[in-house]
Amino acid sequence: MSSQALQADHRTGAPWDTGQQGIQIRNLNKSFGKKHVLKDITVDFAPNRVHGLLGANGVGKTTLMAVILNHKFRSSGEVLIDGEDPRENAKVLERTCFIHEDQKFHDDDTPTSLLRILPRFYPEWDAALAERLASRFRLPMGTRTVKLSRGQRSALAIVIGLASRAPYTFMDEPYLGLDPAHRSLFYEEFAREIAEHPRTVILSTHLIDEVSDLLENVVMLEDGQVTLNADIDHARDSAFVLRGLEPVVRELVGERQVLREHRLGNILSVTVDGSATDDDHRRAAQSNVSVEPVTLQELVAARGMRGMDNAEMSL
Ligand SMILES: Nc1ncnc2c1ncn2[C@@H]1O[C@H](COP(=O)(O)OP(=O)(O)OP(=O)(O)O)[C@@H](O)[C@H]1O
Repeated sequence: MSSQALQADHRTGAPWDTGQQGIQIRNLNKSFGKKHVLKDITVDFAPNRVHGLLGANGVGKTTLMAVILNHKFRSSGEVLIDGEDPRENAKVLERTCFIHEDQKFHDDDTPTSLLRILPRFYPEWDAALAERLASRFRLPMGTRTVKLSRGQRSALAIVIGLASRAPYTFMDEPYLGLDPAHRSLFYEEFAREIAEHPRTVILSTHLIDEVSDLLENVVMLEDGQVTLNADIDHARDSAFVLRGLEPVVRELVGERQVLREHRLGNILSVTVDGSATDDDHRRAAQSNVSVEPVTLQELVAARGMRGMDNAEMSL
C-alpha cells in the first residue's frame, strides 16, 4: 500500500484504507440501439485523486459513470475497480457511491430516514459528518423527499456522497438547483473531506471554472472518446490563446491545429492546440500579439466544439 493511500482516520487513529488501485478501463463500448455512445474507451482513473470528467452535453459522461458501476450494461470491454470486475461484485460495489444529477429518492423517505438506513450500505459511513452537513445545508430533516426543492434534493445527495466516505465516489453534476452560496458550501466541505480522507472521485461538471480548484486530474470526452487524461496543470498547458491583428496571428499559428477562433473588430483570438514555445513568445512579443493561457472552461469549450456533430454545446 502506498503511503499516499494510507491516511490516519481522525476519529480512531486507525489507518484509513482508501481506494488503492484505481479504475482501469479497456476498449469499453456502449451503444443504445444504433447509437454508439462510448467508442472503444481505454483510460485509467488513478487512485486517490479527484478527476473532473468534462465534455459537452450528450457526449457520454453519465453513461461512462453508469457503465463503470454496471448501472448500465456495457456492450463490450473491460472495467476493473481495485483490480476486480464490478459486475455483481458486492465487495467492490460497497466501496462505491454514485450520486446523480437530479437524484431520485423514494417519495416516502425523509432525510432522517435515509441517514438512518444508508450506513447499512456504506461500510465507511460517518454519521457525525452526515448530521453536520445536513445541518450546514439546513435540510428539513422530517420532510418527505418528494416535497424537497430541487436544490434541497441535491444537498441531500451531496450529504450522502460525502458521508458515505466511499473510496470510489462518483458525482454527476451534483449541484443542480443549488444556489451560489450552497455551491460554495459544497466546494468548501468537499475540499475539507478530500484533504482529510482522500478517495478516488469522478466528478462530472459544466461549472468548470467554479470547481477547477478542486480537480487534480482532467479526463475529457469528445465524441465518445477520451481525448485528454492529464494532470490539471498539464491540461491547462495543452492549449493557448494568441490574440492580435489577424494577419500576424495567422502567421504565428502557422500549420498548427486551431481549436477555436473569434473576432472582435479587427482583433482575432485563436485557441491553438499544444503548448506555446519560447519561439512563440518571442515572435508574439515582436508582433504585438499576446500569448495567453486558456482557462479549463475555455479549453473544454474549444475542444468540445469539435464534437458538435454528436453533441450539443452548453458551455
Ligand atoms: N437509456 C438511453 N437510451 C438511449 N440513448 C441514451 C440513453 N441514455 C443516454 N443516451 C444517449 O447517450 C448519449 C450520452 O448521454 P449522457 O447522458 O451520457 O451524456 P452526458 O455527457 O452525461 O450529457 P450531459 O452533460 O447533458 O449530462 C446521449 O446522446 C443520450 O441521448
